[in-house]
Amino acid sequence: MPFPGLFKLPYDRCSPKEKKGFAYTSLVKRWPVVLTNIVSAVSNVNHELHMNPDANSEAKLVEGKKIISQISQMKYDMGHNAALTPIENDGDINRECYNDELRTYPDEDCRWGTMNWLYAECYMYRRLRSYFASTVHWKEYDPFFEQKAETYKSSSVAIVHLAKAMNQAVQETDDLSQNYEAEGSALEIAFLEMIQADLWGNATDLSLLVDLKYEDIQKLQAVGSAAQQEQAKNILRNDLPRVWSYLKTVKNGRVDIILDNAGFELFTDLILADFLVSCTPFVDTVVFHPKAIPWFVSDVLPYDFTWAIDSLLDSSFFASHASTPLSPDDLASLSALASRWKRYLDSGKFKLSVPADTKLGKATPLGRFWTTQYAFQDLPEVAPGTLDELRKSDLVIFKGDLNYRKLVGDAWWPTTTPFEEALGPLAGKITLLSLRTNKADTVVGLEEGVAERLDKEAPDWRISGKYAVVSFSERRRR
Ligand SMILES: O=P(O)(O)OC[C@H]1O[C@](O)(CO)[C@@H](O)[C@@H]1O
Repeated sequence: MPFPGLFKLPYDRCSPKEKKGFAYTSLVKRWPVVLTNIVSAVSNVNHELHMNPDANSEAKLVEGKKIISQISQMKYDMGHNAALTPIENDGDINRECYNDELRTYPDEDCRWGTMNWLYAECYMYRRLRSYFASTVHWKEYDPFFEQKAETYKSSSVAIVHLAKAMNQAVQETDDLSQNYEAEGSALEIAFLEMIQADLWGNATDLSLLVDLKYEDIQKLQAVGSAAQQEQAKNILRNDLPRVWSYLKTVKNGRVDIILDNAGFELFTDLILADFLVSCTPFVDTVVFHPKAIPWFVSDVLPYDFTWAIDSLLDSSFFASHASTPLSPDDLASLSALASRWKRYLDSGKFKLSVPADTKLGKATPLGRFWTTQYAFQDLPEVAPGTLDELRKSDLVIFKGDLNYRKLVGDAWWPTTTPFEEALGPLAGKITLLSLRTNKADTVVGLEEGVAERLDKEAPDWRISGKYAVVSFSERRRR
């Protein structure tokens, strides 16, 4: 094993061996659908090639058919509890780490039905990538791009709403920041609204849209924390007050966002980043970390990032999906927003952690770690360079469920385990915030009795995406 110092979890990782767990549901219901959808995406391209051939069509068609048969084989293997096999050399990053770990398991533990869920799910996406990476004509093909684009296009109502709210906040920055240090200040209320929009963006819950007009925020202030609490009632652990207290100690700092999904969630990440940079004195730079290969269907790739911003400048982009066409005023708001984001990218206030034109599967060292199978507890051991880079940041925000699973090792911790304890060797190394809507079994940091109550009231609370945990951990400076 190349990394003998990996964190020893005190509890088992989730695995499909437990038939009642979500890992099992993933194996028997979710993954087959993911694979079938890719087969259908590749078949559609093949069909197109057939109908409109060009010089490369024949070779690409042949490769496409091979990819379809490899994916079908993987699906068959899953259904028949076959053993996971080493990933073949495809010239892409992060192959050895999967194969090295695979070798450490006894035969009975490395089958689709017995392997720990975190490894198996990451392996599935890395293995899928290898089918495309090994070709000539499909190397840059993202089988999930159409799905990501569809969800983005269908979110135009929320996108326009947030764009207008954000533009308004930028115009009213002076009002917003009056007495910002006072408890319950307009800036604090606006921050809490913004960050919750970003949190629920992970569930693509469009029902919690914010209004950031100074006038509206004053109304919110009038009803005080009750309104905030109402909005936050499904957040089972809520460290946002601690985050706000901490942020107030930061001046012209740097925030990093370990991204999750493209489309609407990425848009809410950009909105939060815009708010922090444009409306607060705390943050000057936001660094966005995308994935290096198509990952968990909808995760952000470098291309998705640039494309999301450019699309806002294309007046016809939402036209095919909007039930009512966007008005000139809507389009002007989107254009003002995207132009500001482009200026921020040019000036370095917004940064992508890897070059925007990074090819799939070829990320620089800083872009590699997020598509390995490692839990983030092992970040200090397996990716010290990435950790050093994150230590330059004042706050590292981890978005979404998979990032949360990796932070706590996807293990069956008792639900009252302190978040810091579950972070293992990562605790205290960086200041971090996890914004997660619950879509998997693992969860920590809850008060005594919460899990038991929810087991009765809403038995699917761990996986439905309707509940969330917001977990903060501060760096220890020695
Ligand atoms: O996009 P997110 O929030 O990381 O969620 C991805 C989620 O998909 C699932 O893996 C299911 O396959 C989750 O349970 C997982 O963690």
